[in-house]
Amino acid sequence: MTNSFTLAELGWGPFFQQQLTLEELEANTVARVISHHKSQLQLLAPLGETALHLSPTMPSLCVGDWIVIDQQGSFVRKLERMTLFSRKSPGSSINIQLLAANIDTVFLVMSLNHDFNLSRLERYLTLVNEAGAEPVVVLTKADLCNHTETLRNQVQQLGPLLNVVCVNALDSDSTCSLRPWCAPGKTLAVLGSSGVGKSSLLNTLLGTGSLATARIREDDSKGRHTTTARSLHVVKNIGLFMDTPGMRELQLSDVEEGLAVTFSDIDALIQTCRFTDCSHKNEPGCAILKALKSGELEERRLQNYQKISREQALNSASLAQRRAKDKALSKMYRATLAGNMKRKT
Ligand SMILES: Nc1nc2c(ncn2[C@@H]2O[C@H](COP(=O)(O)OP(=O)(O)OP(=O)(O)O)[C@@H](O)[C@H]2O)c(=O)[nH]1
Ligand SMILES: [Zn+2]
Repeated sequence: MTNSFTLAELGWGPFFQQQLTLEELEANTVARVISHHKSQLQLLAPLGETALHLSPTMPSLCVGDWIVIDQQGSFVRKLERMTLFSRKSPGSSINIQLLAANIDTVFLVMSLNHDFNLSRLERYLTLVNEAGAEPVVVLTKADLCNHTETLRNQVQQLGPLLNVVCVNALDSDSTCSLRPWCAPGKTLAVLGSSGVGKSSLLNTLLGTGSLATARIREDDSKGRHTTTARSLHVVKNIGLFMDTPGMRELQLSDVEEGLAVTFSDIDALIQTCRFTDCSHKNEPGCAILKALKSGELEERRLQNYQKISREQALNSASLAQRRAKDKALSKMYRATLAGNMKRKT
């Protein structure tokens, strides 16, 4: 091992500390999950890296989790998460898949040229707000754009408190403005479409090669890649970086909270419509129609809100439906099995 880290450098803080009793602290130690393999977790603690074999009695864990382990290195318990990214498992499974825990900040990267799209950004914001992490919108390729301020203002319209930063991802002076979110102990993830400059940004911020070096740990001794799964990397003096392959697809389900935060302006307007079941089409006293007319609310934003709401309702309903169907099916299996057993006796 070439590096050792303090608990604080690994992301430890009061939120986790207060979950432990003094007795627990004396008898045990804590560690952070840095990668998740088929049968084991890789953990990082101030004393170094260890593996923990998964057992069926353990709760579901994911990269970024903090766990308590005893002196023998056995699992004791999982600590409550500060933030959590999860999604419906790919395919038709009814399971919720945990993606990454305890990410503090997500850089939502969008370029100021061809990729610029406010509705897509709202989808990303919904995802990040649902997880409880802090979004920072990073608009790249500022050096190639001659109306940066106009586009920046359009993004700022999505939320007065939203962090919006324009950068040239290839220039370290320019990316300085992102430093406040890259401090030791801060866990960072980067999301955005292909080609927008995510890798360039990380290389500029973290120092060229740091990530490449970190990724080598995922190779076996023969230099073969053993995993392409999500993993957490500590970069000395800079912070923690969550590598998140597979988190790019934007299928939204169970994101009610994220929607409410991202579209809090629309939520607030709906509360003031005269009728509680207002469809915002032609009712008198409709606050949404009034805001559209006055220009306070943009038609595009409303339509995107309605689209994401429909999608989330549909996905969540089908998820609930599948859960119910699965339950009914296993009940039927059990009944059939019990019937067969009876006949045999
Ligand atoms: N001029 C300029 N070029 C940039 C900027 N950011 C990225 N690029 C260039 O855009 C191209 C794509 O950048 P990448 O960093 O590979 O993009 P990415 O988001 O990591 O792409 P994927 O790996 O496909 O997800 C590269 O040629 C970069 O040099 C920027 O701010 N300004
Ligand atoms: Zn209305």
